Amino acid sequence: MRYPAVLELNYVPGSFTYLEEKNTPKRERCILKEKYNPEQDIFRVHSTMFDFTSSTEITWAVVAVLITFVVYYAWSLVRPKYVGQNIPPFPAPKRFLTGHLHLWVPKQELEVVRGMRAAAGDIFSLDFFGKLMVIVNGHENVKEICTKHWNEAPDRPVFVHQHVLDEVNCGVLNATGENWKAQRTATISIMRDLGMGKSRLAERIVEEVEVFVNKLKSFDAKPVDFKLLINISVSNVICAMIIGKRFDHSDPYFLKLVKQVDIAFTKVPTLAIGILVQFARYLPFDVTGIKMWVDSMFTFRHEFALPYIEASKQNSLENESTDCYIPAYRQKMEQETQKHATKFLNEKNLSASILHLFLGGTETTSTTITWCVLYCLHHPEVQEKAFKEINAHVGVNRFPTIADKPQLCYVEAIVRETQRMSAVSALLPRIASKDFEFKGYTIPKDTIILINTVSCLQDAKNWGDPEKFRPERFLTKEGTLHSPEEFVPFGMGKRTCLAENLAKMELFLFMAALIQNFRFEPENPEEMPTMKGQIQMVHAPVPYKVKFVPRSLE
Ligand code: HEM
Repeated sequence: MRYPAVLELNYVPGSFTYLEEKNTPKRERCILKEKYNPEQDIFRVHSTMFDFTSSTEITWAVVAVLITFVVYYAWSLVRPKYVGQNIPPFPAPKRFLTGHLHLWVPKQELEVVRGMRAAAGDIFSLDFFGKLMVIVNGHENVKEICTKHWNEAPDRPVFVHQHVLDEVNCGVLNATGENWKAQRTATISIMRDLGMGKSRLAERIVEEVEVFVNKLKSFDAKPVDFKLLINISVSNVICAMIIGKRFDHSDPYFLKLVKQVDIAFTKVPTLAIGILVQFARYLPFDVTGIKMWVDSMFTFRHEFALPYIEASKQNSLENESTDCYIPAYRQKMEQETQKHATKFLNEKNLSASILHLFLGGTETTSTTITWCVLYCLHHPEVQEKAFKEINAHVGVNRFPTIADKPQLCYVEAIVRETQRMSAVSALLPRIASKDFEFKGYTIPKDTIILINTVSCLQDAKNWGDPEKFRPERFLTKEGTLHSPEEFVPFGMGKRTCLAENLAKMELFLFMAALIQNFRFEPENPEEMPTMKGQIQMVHAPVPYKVKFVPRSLE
């Protein structure tokens, strides 16, 4: 039973101690509202009394306790755990609960980071719903976090899709600890055996380049957005590596697959949402794009990775050639079993790694090529100089090969300058595995760390005129190639790109063939496409059209 009542108590100001109760014993009272009357020095208490024998009241009491626990638990999840610690400074005041989310979404992350760095210095903090993110800028700091502090922040944080797809600690990109070591060692070893960085794989790339160039010729110099075409071509290079076959450019199955990988990149929610605001996946109507993003990866797994693993399993390993990733990985699984070693190599990791090789190997490469054509479009003199170099050393009657690379230094310098300017993999995420000290600050365990490679690739103190597209900066006086230490498009430390050699080969072969075969011209010379980028999973140019005018017509 409940007895509404008003109690009058004497009250000592400042102490909140009730001296006297006129009506009921204190233990039966639940205070709802209190008001102090200074004139009478009386504290009026509106209270409710419970009869604790009533089952309804017991239910309510239990509900109240449960609600208290839920609220406390929710608060403990979002409450800033860094308070009182010597963390790097905030660049701006944070808002209640959402922290700095309003500064990050939906603006351009790279510009936001640049502005914040100017306000708060090279190492600064951001708060998202009470969770801490520290952004590290400047070559020396980046180098230190990737090498000296490797043990304290070795892994990438868990993205929302890994929970949904049940892929936490799976596949070479997302694995952690010993599992990551096993996946990385196996994948590098297989790729080496397949000829990564060597002529065998280079020949397959040249075959793909040839198909791509002929496809572009078929447009008869009409303006074209070639992003999908280049995606198909570089996806075919990865397919050759993973399943040992390529697909026709018009194959509907393959087109769907390429589209899924494209969605996985272009529809990616901002890093902050993907990592820090994981509850966003429960919001209705897919407001953040997370559901579409996760769906694309699910489709890829079920329509490509799993069926090809199943198909490979139909063959016994003795009969199957291991000249592609899936059977070669299965063979390593078998070796682990025979050695009774810890079973890190398994089908779940294999399926995830297939997706990661596609994710890591397609959009990064194709986006760099779209940037490179865009820069050349804005700099016709660079195109001409490169064409002359190719004409002098290779001619126009055969495609450039990897053996021509030492003679085509200017072409390679264009590729490097593109990678420097475009910073395709701009922000590299890590998570602190323990509390550690970094440059006089405390980085608490579980802090998300964003490594800003743009700050290495484009700092004026390292490059002088970083905003200028100037391939010559990668050439010595003698015309040979050199790379400053700050040139880190593939990352730094133990977690760097595991296919750097393959990527370099692809970029060189595609660009050399494009410059050899075409002059790039704008759709409308009065209105050149913007060189501003947009950050998705990678930093990509805004879609644009270009005319590929065959040099053979000149
Ligand atoms: C222009 C092309 C490419 C660029 C700019 C690029 C850049 C990068 C960067 C910056 C990282 C992360 C480093 C870090 O977190 O510290 C990375 C990791 C990775 N890349 Fe690449 N990459 C390219 C091509 C490729 C290709 C062709 C493949 C596969 C065939 C690939 C597969 C991977 C994988 C699997 C990882 C994760 C490695 C690990 O966590 O151990 N990438 N890449």
